[in-house]
Amino acid sequence: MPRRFATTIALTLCTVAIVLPLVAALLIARHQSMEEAGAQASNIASAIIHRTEAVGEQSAAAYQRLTELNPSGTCSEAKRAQLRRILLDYDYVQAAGYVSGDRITCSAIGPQADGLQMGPPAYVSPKGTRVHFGVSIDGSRPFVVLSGDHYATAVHPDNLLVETPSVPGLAQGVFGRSAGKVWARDGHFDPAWLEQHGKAARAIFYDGGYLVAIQGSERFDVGAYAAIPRAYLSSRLRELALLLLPVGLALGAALVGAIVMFARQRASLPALLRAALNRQEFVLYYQPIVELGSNTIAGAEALLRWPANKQIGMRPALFVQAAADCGLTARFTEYVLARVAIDGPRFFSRYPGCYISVNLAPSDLLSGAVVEHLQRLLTTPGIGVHNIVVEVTESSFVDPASANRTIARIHALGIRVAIDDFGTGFSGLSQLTQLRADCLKIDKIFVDAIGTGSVTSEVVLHIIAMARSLKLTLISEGVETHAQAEFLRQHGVAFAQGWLFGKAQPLDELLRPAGPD
Ligand SMILES: Nc1nc2c(ncn2[C@@H]2O[C@@H]3COP(=O)(O)O[C@H]4[C@@H](O)[C@H](n5cnc6c(=O)[nH]c(N)nc65)O[C@@H]4COP(=O)(O)O[C@H]3[C@H]2O)c(=O)[nH]1
Repeated sequence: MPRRFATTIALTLCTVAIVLPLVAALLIARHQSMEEAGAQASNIASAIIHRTEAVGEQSAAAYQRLTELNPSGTCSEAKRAQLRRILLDYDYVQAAGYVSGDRITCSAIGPQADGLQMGPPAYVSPKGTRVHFGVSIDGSRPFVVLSGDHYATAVHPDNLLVETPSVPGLAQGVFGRSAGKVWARDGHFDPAWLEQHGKAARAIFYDGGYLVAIQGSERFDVGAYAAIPRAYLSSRLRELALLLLPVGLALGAALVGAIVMFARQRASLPALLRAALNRQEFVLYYQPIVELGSNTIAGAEALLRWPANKQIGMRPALFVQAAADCGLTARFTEYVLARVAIDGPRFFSRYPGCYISVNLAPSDLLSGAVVEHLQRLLTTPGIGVHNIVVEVTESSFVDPASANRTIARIHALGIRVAIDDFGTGFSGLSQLTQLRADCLKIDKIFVDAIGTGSVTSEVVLHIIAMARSLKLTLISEGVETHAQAEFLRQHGVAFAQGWLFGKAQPLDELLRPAGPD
């Protein structure tokens, strides 16, 4: 990867790593503040409804007591004393009196000279209770009066509301649900709240700079609203953001640290790989390849491992690619073949007639230098031409002429060539006919699809048919289940490797005699 491109990617990732946690912190703070405010508004609306129901119950009880009195006669002191006694029992009922027509003629406070005008009721309940608003009994505060044919009780609207010092600017109110009229309110009110949500049993919505919760009573035809102003929401958002932003910043800093560390390691990767090669830190693991018919080992694929590479933890595909990116492939291939020269004689004395397959990179086929290293490998006592297979990927054939030239030289040594990862690159099946290979390895993605009924699962049958017509030996990769192995066996695939038979392992493990199952 070019240096400038890598730097751009690292810088972009750092920006994202800083911005993303901060944005996430702000979004979480916003969500949290809305959730909290919604719960708070709902609780307040519920508290108002509880209070209103308590007031309603007391009014009804006081009214019931009034009906036990005789409404006829003058407004005597004895009558007023009876009214006062009743009021003493009910905290939320402020006045009680006798009614004639639309007037209160006698109340606990005193005789109403020519009767106190209640005005027309704003609302009449289904049971016939009339509700009058703004009635001034003692010449001061307007009351809500509930009247029947002979009696009336009065409560002050403030009794219906609750004290909420913890939410500055809170607006609250009680309203008749059928009539849509507000009985008592404090602070801002928008009639649209009731028009749109007044009949709902519960609602929470944001409107006109307020987060509004509506709660209906299950016992009376009333509802309550509590509206929390935007200013309060913003201050809570600020508080939460101040708590969460440092966490976001810390997370962002940690991510940037990790990216910088990773980028540094990547930047120094060529030097690291060279040093590791010089120190011979790379080892070969061997993954068994079995003959499906007899279930016996037919060979093993040599796969590079870098055990000392704990701090970067790079997988083989990555460091092999990194080595290719910094032009170290030829040295790696030479290294692998030198290792096979050491391991091979032990392997073949344990598994005579078997083979070791070695991965070649595309550039190996282009340069052709690998042919000399293979030639040298064949001079090792105990290693014959039939003991070595080289695996080349289809991406090696971007320049088919050069690739085929090198393959022809490898063939001339007597070494077989297998095409690896077939079907994962860009070449079509037709191109396969032009490659002079002996074996074809079916990639794991096609093996994974076996038995899934997917479109890919069909491809494996085409690959098998085509390989057969081209007389290529088939080796299946990535076999993990008995069902896959059985399917491949039934369709004539001769060889397979995969975790079902064994993972890539150190040579010593592969040479260890098999214990009892
Ligand atoms: N999930 C699963 N995986 C399975 C199973 N059976 C095998 N594998 C893994 O599949 C990969 C097969 O190797 P590859 O296709 O040649 O792909 C290789 C090859 O392209 C490259 N590589 C490894 N060693 C060398 C080498 O010495 N030279 C070159 N040029 N490339 C190498 O690195 C790639 C990855 O190697 P590994 O990580 O060793 O991963 C190996 C192997 O461990 C299975 O049943 N399930």
